[in-house]
Amino acid sequence: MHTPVGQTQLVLASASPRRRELLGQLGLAFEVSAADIDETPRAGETAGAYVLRLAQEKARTVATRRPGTWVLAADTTVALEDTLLGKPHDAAEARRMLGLLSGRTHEVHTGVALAGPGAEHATVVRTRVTFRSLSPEEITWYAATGEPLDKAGSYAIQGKGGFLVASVEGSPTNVIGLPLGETLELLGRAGLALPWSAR
Ligand SMILES: Cc1cn([C@H]2C[C@H](O)[C@@H](COP(=O)(O)OP(=O)(O)OP(=O)(O)O)O2)c(=O)[nH]c1=O
Repeated sequence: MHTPVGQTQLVLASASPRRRELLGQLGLAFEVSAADIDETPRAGETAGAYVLRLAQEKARTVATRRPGTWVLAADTTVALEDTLLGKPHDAAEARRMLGLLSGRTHEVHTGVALAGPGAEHATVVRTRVTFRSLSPEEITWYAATGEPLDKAGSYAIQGKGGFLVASVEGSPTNVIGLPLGETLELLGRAGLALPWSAR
């Protein structure tokens, strides 16, 4: 049986304006309540295990505050082989990450978790992104725009950083922080009405 999202209450556990915008594009009713958790990776943790753990922790943290609702959370990280690239602390770290990514293919991993009354659903989505070979001037200019600072891997494919990217294999919305197709699948598994079935 499907329950319309507007009646059940869906909560997005995120401070990310990108996630809010992506979920909002689907026309679903939801509230936002951010979870503040420790995002330190564990020794030897793979990118997939890391983003899944963080997405689940964010969803569970908010679910305890909001019993009776479904809570959606996500976490995104960039993996260059075994190296995880999170958000840079400053422009110098952004330049270093962009230099590592230049001319190579990396994977963007997003964990998505949906915690609700007596049940939990989760998935990890991977997108392969290949960067152009970047000149030092391009890297310095882009890092100084400030755009990399709150982005995993120091770039935003949806913004000025689009010029860095040569090709994308997989879900584009996954790179921006919320893979829409897979998120809809989780909402469907939870029995929540999808946009085309809601009245
Ligand atoms: C690679 C890439 C990342 N990003 C963003 C998506 C995520 O918001 C961010 C990774 O940080 P996250 O820690 O996944 O999320 P967040 O701290 O922004 O938000 P919250 O935990 O409250 O949900 O990087 C882009 O917007 N574009 C890109 O091309």
